[in-house]
Amino acid sequence: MIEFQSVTKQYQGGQPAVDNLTMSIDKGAITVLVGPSGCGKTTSLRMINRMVEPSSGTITVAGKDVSTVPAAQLRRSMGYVMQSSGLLPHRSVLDNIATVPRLNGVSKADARKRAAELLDVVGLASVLGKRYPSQLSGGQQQRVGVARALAADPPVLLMDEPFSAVDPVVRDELQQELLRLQRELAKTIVFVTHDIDEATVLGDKVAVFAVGGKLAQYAAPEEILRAPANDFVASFVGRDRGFRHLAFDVADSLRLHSVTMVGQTEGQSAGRRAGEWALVVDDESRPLGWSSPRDGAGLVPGGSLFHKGDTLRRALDSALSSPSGLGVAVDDDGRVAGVLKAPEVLALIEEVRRHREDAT
Ligand SMILES: Nc1ncnc2c1ncn2[C@@H]1O[C@H](COP(=O)(O)OP(=O)(O)OP(=O)(O)O)[C@@H](O)[C@H]1O
Repeated sequence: MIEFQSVTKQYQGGQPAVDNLTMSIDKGAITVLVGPSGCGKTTSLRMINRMVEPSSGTITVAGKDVSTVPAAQLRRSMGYVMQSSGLLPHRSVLDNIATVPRLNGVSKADARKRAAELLDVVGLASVLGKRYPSQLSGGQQQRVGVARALAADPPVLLMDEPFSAVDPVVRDELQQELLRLQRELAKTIVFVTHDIDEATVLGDKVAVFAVGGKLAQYAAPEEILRAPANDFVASFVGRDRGFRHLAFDVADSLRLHSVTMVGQTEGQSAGRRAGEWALVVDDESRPLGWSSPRDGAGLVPGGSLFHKGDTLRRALDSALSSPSGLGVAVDDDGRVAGVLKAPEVLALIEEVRRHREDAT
């Protein structure tokens, strides 16, 4: 869909920012460009819509050399989302989203109607449409930025560190929201980040850039974590890469155990064995926290929750982050389905590893 053929960019008087880049970006997939600061990710992204012109080489989109398309037209045909949402401060949220359709000649009424639909698509309440960007939170502004990029229904979305200015919880939400949107919209998305975790969560394929604008590895995220192409990639993906890799294996075959549950007011329930942690639940059996065997009355905050279909990484995290050492599994309604134990998660990890070894 998007092809870089021997593309080099050298800004005046500098080393190449992008050095002889050849890569092919798949249609309808998320391709993440990741690497340390200054390695040419943004420059590569911006050459796609001609915000930056290559010094040499060719970029084609759907077979067409972008240098033959007028820059303004090209930019309107691709959504662009950046780190600071880039919204126009003196225009309402709806008018910000309607900007590109208006430039493309869509009537004001139609553009606003579509903008209102898009607010819903990105998970924002319709009342926010009348506000100005400064009256929104950072996460809401980024959602508006995504809505604006989608407004002209472009086949290509370019996203430059769009979630890096928001806190980790909102960031996680925005990532999940983008994956959900992408399942429906199947755009060709090129996404820049310096965060390897974000890259592995979002990318169908990940391109790791090294300083000097060289492509160090281009592969599916599992492969980059499992088999880094060289020392640079290995050090960039970090010491936690074994742990991150667990995010690619589903933990459905784990056995869930029963656990003693107590209501919030019961504290030290009868029937609870001495020295045993008990899970404190609400009236609907949703977990609230743990009751310690030492001072049974207090509520100890719980760890992360494990849902059916979650990965080994989440399974292990739920057990390791739990004060009782027992990971809490919940069903689709958030009710306790049972608990899991770290040694059993580790045993399953080992089993998956052996299975993979046998298969290769
Ligand atoms: N307009 C410019 N003029 C001169 N040099 C530039 C310009 N833009 C970028 N560079 C240089 O090109 C190199 C690559 O920059 P680029 O912004 O593409 O990197 P990046 O990987 O996106 O970095 P970051 O993660 O810090 O945003 C850097 O050395 C940068 O200083």
